[in-house]
Amino acid sequence: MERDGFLELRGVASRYGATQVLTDIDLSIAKGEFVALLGSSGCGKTTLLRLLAGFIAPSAGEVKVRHRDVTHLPPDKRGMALVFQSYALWPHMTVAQNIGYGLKLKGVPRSEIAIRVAAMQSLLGLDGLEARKPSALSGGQRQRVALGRALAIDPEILLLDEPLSNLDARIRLTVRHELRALQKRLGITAIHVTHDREEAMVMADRIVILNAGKIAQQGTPEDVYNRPASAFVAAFMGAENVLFLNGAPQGDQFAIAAGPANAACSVPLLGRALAAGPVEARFRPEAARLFPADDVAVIGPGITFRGEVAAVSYPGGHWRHVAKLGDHEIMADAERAFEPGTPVAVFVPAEALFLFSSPQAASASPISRAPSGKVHA
Ligand SMILES: Nc1ncnc2c1ncn2[C@@H]1O[C@H](COP(=O)(O)OP(=O)(O)OP(=O)(O)O)[C@@H](O)[C@H]1O
Repeated sequence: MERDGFLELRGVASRYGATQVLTDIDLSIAKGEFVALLGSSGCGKTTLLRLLAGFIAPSAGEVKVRHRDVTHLPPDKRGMALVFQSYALWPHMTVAQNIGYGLKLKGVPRSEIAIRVAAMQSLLGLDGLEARKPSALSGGQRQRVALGRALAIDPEILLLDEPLSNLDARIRLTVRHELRALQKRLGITAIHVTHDREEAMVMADRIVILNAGKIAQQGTPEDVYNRPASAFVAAFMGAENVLFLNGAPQGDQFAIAAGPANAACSVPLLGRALAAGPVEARFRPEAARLFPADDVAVIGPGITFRGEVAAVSYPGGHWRHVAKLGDHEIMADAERAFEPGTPVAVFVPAEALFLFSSPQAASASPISRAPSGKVHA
């Protein structure tokens, strides 16, 4: 795999009129890599994809493929194919005509189109459907026709704009794996826009998380899930429980001060740049362990909060509890149900406790207070 220099974006910015949509996008994508662009609605994912495809020009920066500047090349000269969320199939054309459409535009001879279309149909499991119109296909089949049309022109780079979002949940799971397997088999470079975290996690080699038009973090699925670089990324990756604590670095540890719901404790710093003072602490409900208040099992480093169950529900597989810790509510899962009102301890292991020094932490009301400004280790 060419590690870098295959598809490069340098200092890319984009705006619609006075609205800045993308700022300072630097990305280097290797040949054969599957990159997911992940972010919430309106963060600029589609704009970035359209810019790569050549449908819009950046207001600053450059796009290069194999060191060649393609920033101002038209879409059909970039060796890229785009698959839309809506599939954008021609309703009056058959499956075969839709798949062959791009080849026909390129002036490829009919006999060659027929061979290529047949190859795409069998690659995508569409044999026998060539004479059907899109209206006589299932959502999953339509999606595959759209993919076939994109792949038929033999692009070096496949751009996918939420192509699975119109599929029902079960088919989506299958198509995710089919698409990923196909991309690997063809060795094609893919950039996949999605707002679905799990989809990005299971499909991509690398996830690029966008927040308000900027790259918030990029890394392997494991990196962004287990080592979020900011409170935003932690929250976006499911660490929705938030508490504000006080503490200070001490050697290779971060000493957390005692507060109304927790005793003083220490967690490894793990190279994190944390300043003394308030920190935003985030963790996932499934990472926390709930115990009866008088029967806490502390397994390794971490923090234990004391509180009481406010509500319990069963989403499947485990019981989800809302626990009240002082003035704050968090969610924590357990294998058994604790009745509302039960005093409980919530243990969060150190590796699942994401800490950030942030302006919000400084202005929020902390659950953990150093009584005399002093931090207890
Ligand atoms: N043609 C346009 N003119 C003006 N503003 C636009 C235009 N297209 C998009 N925008 C704005 O640019 C921002 C980014 O839009 P974009 O479609 O890239 O977001 P997105 O992350 O793909 O969102 P979604 O997940 O909802 O599709 C949004 O605030 C949107 O309203």
